Amino acid sequence: MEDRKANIIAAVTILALLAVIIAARVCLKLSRTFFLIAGVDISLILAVICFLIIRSRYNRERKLLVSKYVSEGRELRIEYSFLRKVAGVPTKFKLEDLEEATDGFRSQIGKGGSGSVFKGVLKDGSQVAVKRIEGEEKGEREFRSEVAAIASVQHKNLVRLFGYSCPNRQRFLVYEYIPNSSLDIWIFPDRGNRRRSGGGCLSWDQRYQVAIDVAKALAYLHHDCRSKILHLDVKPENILLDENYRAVVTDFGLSKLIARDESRVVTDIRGTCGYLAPEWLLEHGISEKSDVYSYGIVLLEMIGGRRSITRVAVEETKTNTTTKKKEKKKLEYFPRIVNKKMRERKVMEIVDQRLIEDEEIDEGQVMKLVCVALWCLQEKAKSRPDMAMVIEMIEGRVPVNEPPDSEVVVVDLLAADDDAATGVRRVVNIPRLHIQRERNFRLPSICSSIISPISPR
Ligand SMILES: Nc1ncnc2c1ncn2[C@@H]1O[C@H](COP(=O)(O)OP(=O)(O)OP(=O)(O)O)[C@@H](O)[C@H]1O
Repeated sequence: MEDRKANIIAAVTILALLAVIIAARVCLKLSRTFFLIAGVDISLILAVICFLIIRSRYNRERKLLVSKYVSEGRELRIEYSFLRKVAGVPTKFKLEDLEEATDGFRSQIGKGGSGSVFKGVLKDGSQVAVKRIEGEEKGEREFRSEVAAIASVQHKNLVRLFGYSCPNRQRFLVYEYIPNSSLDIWIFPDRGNRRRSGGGCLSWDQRYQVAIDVAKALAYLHHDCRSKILHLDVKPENILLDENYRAVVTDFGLSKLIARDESRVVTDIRGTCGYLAPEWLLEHGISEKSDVYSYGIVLLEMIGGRRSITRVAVEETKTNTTTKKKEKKKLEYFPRIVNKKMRERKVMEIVDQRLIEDEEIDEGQVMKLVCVALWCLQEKAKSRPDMAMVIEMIEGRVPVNEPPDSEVVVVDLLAADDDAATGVRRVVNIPRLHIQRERNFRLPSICSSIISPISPR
């Protein structure tokens, strides 16, 4: 626009100068004054023409330079984002970037206890899942160190954290997008009680592979990182499935870093009802074996296609003057049923019925997974295998012995809560004081049904 204006002014100026020469020629004939005026005019015309030439050259060069810088800048940005990804350095995103990527947080793909998850696409084309953390009051320093811990882990069965954002008091985590959602909707017929669309029934082979993938992810966190990383929230909702139905463990929101030489730590209760190891409640301190316990529960849930704790209806008939039928609900603890069936050599009865109807399942494999799961569920953390051993057992390099009858299984007290019998209620940072077992500790009546021998007696 500027260029056009300047060109028009220059053309008008030249025309005006030419008009002056012509007018001078008519009025002054070939006098000295005419030659003087014509000389000045011609010099001015030449000056304007020179100005136009120099200006257009300058503009052309400037345009070339700008486009060169733009393309170099774009390349640099792409290179930089590539290097960041390779190095695993989390990017700090601006809120506007995330708003643009998620189209104003429009496409929600999930909601968990700690926030909502939205699908988005970054400027470089990568698909992401943006988790908006809600309700958790975390300081920026604490949030950043958590981000750094997550970003430092690199394993194909662990979700990658691309970056984070903490504008004002809001907190966002930006993960790689995993297309097939979480395991719960692929193993529980009711889609994990979340009324979510999608999902289906994972085949036996796929479940077996998921069991190996999750074991590898946990083994890496426990044994192969600089500090031991305890996940502390292993459950089907935190196991995502990629395009090939391979497992990717996510949600490190509750994870804890402990030094390699530290065997146990005492911390506030965190995790999800139904997946908490007994030591959370027995003041023994927790360790990587607490993840092993949760993994054992997930294994059984995958085999059976049902939650570890379910509330089932039982009919009770009361005879007073009239016969009344009353429906009562009781808690059913799947590991106890599994243990009983295994001792009776009827393991196929615990396998997800949908699988039995559809395919031939190797009983040896079922027996192996059940035994591994029951080893992981041993009440004493010391008796449980570590995750490296679990991989050896599942992949068949180490024989799996029949696990001993665990004397007592403590299903977390919180899971006995009416609403929590689905096993999806998350508990975060409950001070241990609330459940401290004192010398004269008496179990509330509800707990007598949940602190009970695993084997039928
Ligand atoms: N990286 C991802 N790619 C694709 N979908 C995801 C991703 N992360 C989470 N989701 C979806 O969002 C849902 C909720 O995720 P979130 O981690 O908040 O859930 P949660 O584990 O159930 O919650 P909680 O925080 O209570 O443990 C998941 O179950 C999954 O369907």
